[in-house]
Amino acid sequence: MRLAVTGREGQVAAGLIEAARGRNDVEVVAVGRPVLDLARSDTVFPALEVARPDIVVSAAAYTAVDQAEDEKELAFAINAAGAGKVAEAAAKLGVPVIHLSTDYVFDGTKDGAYIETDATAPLGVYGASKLAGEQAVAAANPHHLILRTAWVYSPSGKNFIKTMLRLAGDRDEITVVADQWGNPTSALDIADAILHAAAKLGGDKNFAAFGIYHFAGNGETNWSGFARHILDTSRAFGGPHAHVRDIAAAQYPTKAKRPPNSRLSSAKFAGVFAWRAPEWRSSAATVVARLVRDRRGSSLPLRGAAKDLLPKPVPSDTTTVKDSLQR
Ligand SMILES: NC(=O)C1=CN([C@@H]2O[C@H](COP(=O)(O)OP(=O)(O)OC[C@H]3O[C@@H](n4cnc5c(N)ncnc54)[C@H](OP(=O)(O)O)[C@@H]3O)[C@@H](O)[C@H]2O)C=CC1
Ligand SMILES: Cc1cn([C@H]2C[C@H](O)[C@@H](COP(=O)(O)OP(=O)(O)O[C@H]3O[C@@H](C)C(=O)[C@@H](O)[C@H]3O)O2)c(=O)[nH]c1=O
Ligand SMILES: [Mg+2]
Repeated sequence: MRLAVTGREGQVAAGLIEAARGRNDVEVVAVGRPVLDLARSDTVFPALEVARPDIVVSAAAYTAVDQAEDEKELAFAINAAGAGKVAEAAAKLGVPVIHLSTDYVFDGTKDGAYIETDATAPLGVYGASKLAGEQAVAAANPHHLILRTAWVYSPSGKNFIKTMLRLAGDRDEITVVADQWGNPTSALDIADAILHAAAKLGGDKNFAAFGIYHFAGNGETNWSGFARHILDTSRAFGGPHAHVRDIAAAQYPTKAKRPPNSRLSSAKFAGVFAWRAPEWRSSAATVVARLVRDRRGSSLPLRGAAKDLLPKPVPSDTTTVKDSLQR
């Protein structure tokens, strides 16, 4: 099975490439700028056609949440029109599209975790452009999975974990908002879920459960709790640490408003695909440990206490650490 993923260096694209490495049943081809430029719609079909995919993964997006407030037209060109073009190209090629979307399509006023049928009401341009993208994808290709995920981090790219490690390198205290709740999600876990869902789509010609799904890290926290876990893990691995002080979002003014609660229920995905994300703390610890080790040089052994924070390896060499977490 061959997957073509849009965006070359994105967190999810890089996660897919890593997840497919060493597997002979799946190949991932990343297609990005300048060959495929979502802001230049005429580039999309030719770039995907030459990749000859069995499934298209639409992961590229304009993801700068605050900057989007000043670049509304560009954000919509990429996230709405561009996403629609990707889905349309997949339809022309006769293949399904797996499109990534976001928790920021919600306004965060719900008490519990959001389910797929809950009303959307984005607070900012980024969320609005992603919502328009969902609609464009659904209109262009009936064979779509729209995966809404959240708070994505990975060993590469820009993300909250890397920001916290950088800030902790030059400060003793970091103030972080404690009144926005969500589900931190590893791009590597998203990649595993996509490969699993893609195998099901590819293997079941009668698959009919196309539509919107939520898929995010298991468990919930707020940005401050996420920061604290990141820095405690970092310290355990000999990396930078800082004290995290809780603040309210009102004390951290940003151009774009963020939802106070964008927790996603991943129950529908678990039911249809028999697949759940690992607990967020364990996936986040894995990524923090990798980043800290990369900074210090990978030859350094892990310290005893730090080893206990990581998911336990399983004895069989044919089973991965992540497999052990699925059980
Ligand atoms: N990051 C997050 O916290 C979350 C992300 N999502 C969604 O998940 C998906 C993947 O996100 P993530 O991997 O974090 O994204 P990243 O921000 O890590 O990467 C974005 C990718 O999009 C590509 N891209 C941007 N503009 C264009 C363009 N005009 N043409 C072609 N490619 C372009 C970038 O290309 P280049 O490599 O050339 O820079 C990059 O590869 C996105 O759809 C995002 O909206 C959902 C929830 C949370
Ligand atoms: C850096 C920093 C951020 N914050 C706050 C600001 C904000 O409310 C929250 C998160 O900030 P960030 O800008 O890192 O995250 P943000 O860009 O809002 O992340 C979002 O990205 C898009 C692409 C998505 O789809 C979302 O799911 C979500 O992951 O943390 C602090 O309180 N202190 C800090 O030092
Ligand atoms: Mg950001």
